[in-house]
Amino acid sequence: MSALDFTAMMREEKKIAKAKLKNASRAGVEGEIEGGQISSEGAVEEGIEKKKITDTDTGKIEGNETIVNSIPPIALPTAPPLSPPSPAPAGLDYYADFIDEETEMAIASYARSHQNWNTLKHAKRRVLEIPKGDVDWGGCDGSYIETLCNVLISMGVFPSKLPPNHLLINEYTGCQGILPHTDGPMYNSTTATLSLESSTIFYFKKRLRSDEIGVVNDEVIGGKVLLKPRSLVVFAGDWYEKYLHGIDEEQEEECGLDVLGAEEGESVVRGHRISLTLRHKY
Ligand SMILES: O=C(O)CCC(=O)C(=O)O
Ligand SMILES: [Fe+2]
Repeated sequence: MSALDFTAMMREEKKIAKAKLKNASRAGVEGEIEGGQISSEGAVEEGIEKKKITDTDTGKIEGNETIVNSIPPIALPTAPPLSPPSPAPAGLDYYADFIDEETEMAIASYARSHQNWNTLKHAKRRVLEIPKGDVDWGGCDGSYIETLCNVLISMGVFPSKLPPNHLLINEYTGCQGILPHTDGPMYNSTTATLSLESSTIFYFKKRLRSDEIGVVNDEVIGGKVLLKPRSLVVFAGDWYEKYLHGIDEEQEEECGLDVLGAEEGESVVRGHRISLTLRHKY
């Protein structure tokens, strides 16, 4: 797979992008969480110039012309992903350093710029749901999200006929996690999650059939991935349908050999983490 189509286009705009991203980075650092609200300094100036891109290399972008703002420097990965070895099912892929630090700060700033975060009754983390909608990805420089979606389509993660049209942003502080769950049938069975700012360990557990409950050990972990800042994890197929996924409530964890993307013995200390999950909602 070639990175040429995207990177050549991105390089031309790199200088302008750097200036804009510097502003975004500054705003992101200043974006304080105060009184349960996230301040809105994080808004990044909207990328106005639009360019048409084609992907003759992969042929994955089809039909109507695909337009992306030329500012966000998100490129196709040049290295293959890490995946659990066979006999684990295919469909779980991990890309370390999927975006660079400037883009990370700009996307975190985009997330912080939204006012309508929700707290949950049953969990401490905060969530923000953004359907693609009429104003793409809620405005506030949603062009980063649009570019990310186009890259994911070019990678073949999402088919162009079922593109990502739903963004869920989770914000975790301290040891917060997420109980084992499945994302369910409301979405096509592919999930792509970008992690920002802090690391966490994401695990998969076999989903039990009703006749297995109480009979089969439901604690057996089917896979673990170290989600580092700026990484992308994609899971689909059996990983979506036959496994639950979750994040334990731990302040500090040590990685064993079984954690994809980690060195053995690597220690993971939780900090403030933002994750952006893209899916196709039916
Ligand atoms: O934060 C993450 O990495 C996972 C989030 C998740 O699984 C969800 O919101 O359904
Ligand atoms: Fe999930």
